[in-house]
Amino acid sequence: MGILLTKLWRLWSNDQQQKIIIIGLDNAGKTTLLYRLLLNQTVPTTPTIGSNVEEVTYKNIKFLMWDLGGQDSLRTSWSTYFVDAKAVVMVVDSTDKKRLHLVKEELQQLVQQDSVRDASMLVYANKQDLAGSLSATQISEALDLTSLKDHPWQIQACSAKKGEGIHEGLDWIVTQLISKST
Ligand SMILES: Nc1nc2c(ncn2[C@@H]2O[C@H](COP(=O)(O)OP(=O)(O)OP(=O)(O)O)[C@@H](O)[C@H]2O)c(=O)[nH]1
Ligand SMILES: [Mg+2]
Repeated sequence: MGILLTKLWRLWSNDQQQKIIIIGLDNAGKTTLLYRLLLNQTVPTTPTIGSNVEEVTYKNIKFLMWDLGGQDSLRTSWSTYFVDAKAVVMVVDSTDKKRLHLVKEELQQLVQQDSVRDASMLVYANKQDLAGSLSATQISEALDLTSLKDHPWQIQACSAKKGEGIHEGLDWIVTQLISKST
């Protein structure tokens, strides 16, 4: 068997869940994204206080997905969830231009955390279905993603509401898991 297939097979036959943390400012669309992945539908949401956690199976890999509340007062507790995370997913409301500097600050704090040293970073430029949303390239520039040297990162345009672009982001995480598995 080729080495890639061997690694994929190990991931498939691994009963251990792959932990993913979903963060981002309040109203970014994290909970919408989680339930889009789990149920393939748009669910009505209310602001998350604490977290939602669900097992999502994608391409035969079991992911344990933690969706954390994004309100200001809840962000300080994000780091308590990071241990053993294989990937951190940052969801950005691409229409929320005024708060992109806050997202950048959160991202800069995040990458300094020791507990996410080995985690891959996926940024979803969400709400692409809305008029006036910034493109993935514009979000990437605003967040200065190219300065992230110590983590593999990727930005993906998506609409959690419409279910567009979501799987492309997860595919990148799967590729990361395959390349890191031994
Ligand atoms: N148009 C549009 N609306 C979206 C999209 N994703 C989420 N929303 C809406 O944005 C609002 C907030 O979504 P949530 O998923 O609750 O946001 P959250 O990031 O979980 O917010 P907190 O739990 O407060 O951190 C809801 O009204 C969603 O329907 C999207 O892709 N497009
Ligand atoms: Mg939420």
